[in-house]
Amino acid sequence: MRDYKNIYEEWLQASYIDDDTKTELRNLTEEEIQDRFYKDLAFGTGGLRGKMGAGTNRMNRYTVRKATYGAANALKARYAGAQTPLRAVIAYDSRNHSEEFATEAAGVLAACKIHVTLFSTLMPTPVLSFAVPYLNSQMGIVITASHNPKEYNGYKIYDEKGCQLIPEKAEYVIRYVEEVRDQQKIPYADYRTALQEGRIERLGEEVLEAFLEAVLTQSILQDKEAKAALRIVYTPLHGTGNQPVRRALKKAGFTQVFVVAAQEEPDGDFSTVRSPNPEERDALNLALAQAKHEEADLVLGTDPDCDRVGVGVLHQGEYRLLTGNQIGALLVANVCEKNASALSERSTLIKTIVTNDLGARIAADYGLQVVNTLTGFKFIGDKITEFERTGEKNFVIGYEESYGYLVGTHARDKDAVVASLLISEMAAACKAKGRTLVDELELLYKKYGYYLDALSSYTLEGAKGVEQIRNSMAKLRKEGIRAIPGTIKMTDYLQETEELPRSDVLKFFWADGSWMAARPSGTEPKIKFYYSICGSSQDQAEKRLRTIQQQVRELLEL
Ligand SMILES: O=P(O)(O)OC[C@H]1O[C@H](O)[C@H](O)[C@@H](O)[C@@H]1O
Repeated sequence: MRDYKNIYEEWLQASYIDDDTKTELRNLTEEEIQDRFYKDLAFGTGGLRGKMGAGTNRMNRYTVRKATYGAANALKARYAGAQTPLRAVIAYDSRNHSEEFATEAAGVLAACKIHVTLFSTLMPTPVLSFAVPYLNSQMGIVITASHNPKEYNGYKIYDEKGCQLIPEKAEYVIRYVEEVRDQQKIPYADYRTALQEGRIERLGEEVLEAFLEAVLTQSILQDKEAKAALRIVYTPLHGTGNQPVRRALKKAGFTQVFVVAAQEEPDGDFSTVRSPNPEERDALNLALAQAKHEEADLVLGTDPDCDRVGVGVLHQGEYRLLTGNQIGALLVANVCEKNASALSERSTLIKTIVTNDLGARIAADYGLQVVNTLTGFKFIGDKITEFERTGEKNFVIGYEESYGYLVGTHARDKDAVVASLLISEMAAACKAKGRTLVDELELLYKKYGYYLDALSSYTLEGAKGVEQIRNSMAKLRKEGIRAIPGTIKMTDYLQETEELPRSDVLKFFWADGSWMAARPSGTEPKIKFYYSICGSSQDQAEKRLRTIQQQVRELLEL
C-alpha cells in the first residue's frame, strides 16, 4: 500500500487545498484517512464514481479538476491540427455538489481554451447526450452518480456523437488523466471572469426545447382522447426528470399527470426514498400510494439523471411493477407495429447479452435484425454510430434489462424521457380498448411462450468483497455446468467470441432456451445473476427459478 499518511499530510499543508477541506481532513479517524488516501479514485471506463469527501480516493473538486485536465489534454491531442474550435457541454444532476463539480470542470476547460456550454439548471443525462452534437461540440461531461445512494457522485465523459466513451476511447483519456501528477499545475480559470468573457456560456431552455421536439417525433399514438383519459402518477425521485418528463407528456397531450409533491423538488439527500433507483421495488412506494388515491392507471418513476424509468400498472385493482425486460418487450412490439411500413431488412434492435430474449423474438417476427452487446448503454450508443457510418443497419430500438431504453437517435444513451412518453402512449392505447399493459404482456407470452426474468445481486464491499466476487466467478466457471442441474452449455465471454470484446461474464443454458448469466457489476460492489426462465406457465417458471437460485446460492455460499 502506498504511503497514504504522507499524501494526507501533503493535503493538509498544501496552499491550494481550501480551508473547509483541511478542516474535514483534520477530523478523520485513522481508518478513514487510510481509506481516503490509499489510492486515487480510479478514472475507469465509466468515468469517475465514488463517495464524496476530501481525499484522493473521493469525489471532490480536486479529483474533478484532475480528471477534467486529463480529458482536456486528450481532446486537444485528438484534435491537434484541426481548424475547428474545441467545445464541450457540461450537465449536472440534483446531487449534493453536482453543480459545484460542474463549475470546477468548466473552469479547467476554459483555462485550457475549450469553450464550455454549462447548463443553467440541472439536466437529464440524455439531454446532455443530445446537446453535444446539437451544439457542435466534441465532448460532453455529466456530473451524476445516476441511481447510486446519496453519498456518491460521478463524472461521465461523452464523445462528439453524444455517446459515453467506450473502453478504447476511455483508455486514451485515462492515459492523459494518469499523466496529471501535480495538482498545482492544473490551470484554472476564474468562473465569473470566464463567464463574462464568454469562454463559459450558460444555457438550457433552448436545448431542452429542441430535445423535447426530437423526443416528440417518436410518438406512437395520435389519439388525443385516449391520452387525455389516462391517469398518470409520476415521480422524478428528487432528480432531473421533473420538468423534461412533464413537458414531454404535456406536449404529447396527456392532461392527467399527477406528480408526487414530496419528491418533486431536487434534493441531493433523496430524503423520501431509501435508494433513488427505480430497479428497487420500494423506490416507487410514495408514487404507488398516491396512485391508489388518484386511481391512476400508470405509475412512472425516473432516476436522478433521468436515464432509467420504473413502471407500475393498475391491473385488476392492484398495481403491478413491470421489469426492464417486460417494458423492453412491450416497447419493441409497439414501436415495430407502429412503424411496420417503414421497417426494412436493415432495421435493427440492439440489446445486451444479459437482457432476455422476448424482445428479440418479437423483433425477429417483424423482420428486424438483433445485435447483442456487452452490458452498458455506451455499447448500444456506439453501435448506432457504427450503423450511421456503414449504412448497413438502421437503429429502431435499444434497451437493457436495467430499465434503460432508447427509441430514436436523438440521444446515444438511454433516455427515460422518450421512454416515459412511449410507455404512457402504450398504456393509453390499451386503456382505450379496456385493457392494460399487463394484458398486452400476457398476449405476448401466449404468442412467444412465457418468459420469467429475475435479477439477484449480492453486495460484497471492500477488498474482501472483490476477492469473494472473484472466487465466485472462478468457481462457477469451473463447476457451474456440473453443479447446476440441467445446464447443457456455458459461454465464457472471457474467451474470445466472434462478435464481442472479452468480458468477465458467464452464461449457462438449458435445453428449452432458459439461461442464467453471472457477472461482477461494473458500477457497484456487487455480483449479479440474471435469470431468463422459459416455461409453460408463470407458476411453473417461478418454481423453477426458485430452485435454480437456491442451487446457485448453495454452490457459491452466498
Ligand atoms: O451491472 P453494472 O455494470 O453495474 O451496470 C448496470 C447499468 O449501469 C449504468 O446504468 C449503465 O449506464 C448501464 O448501461 C448498465 O446496464
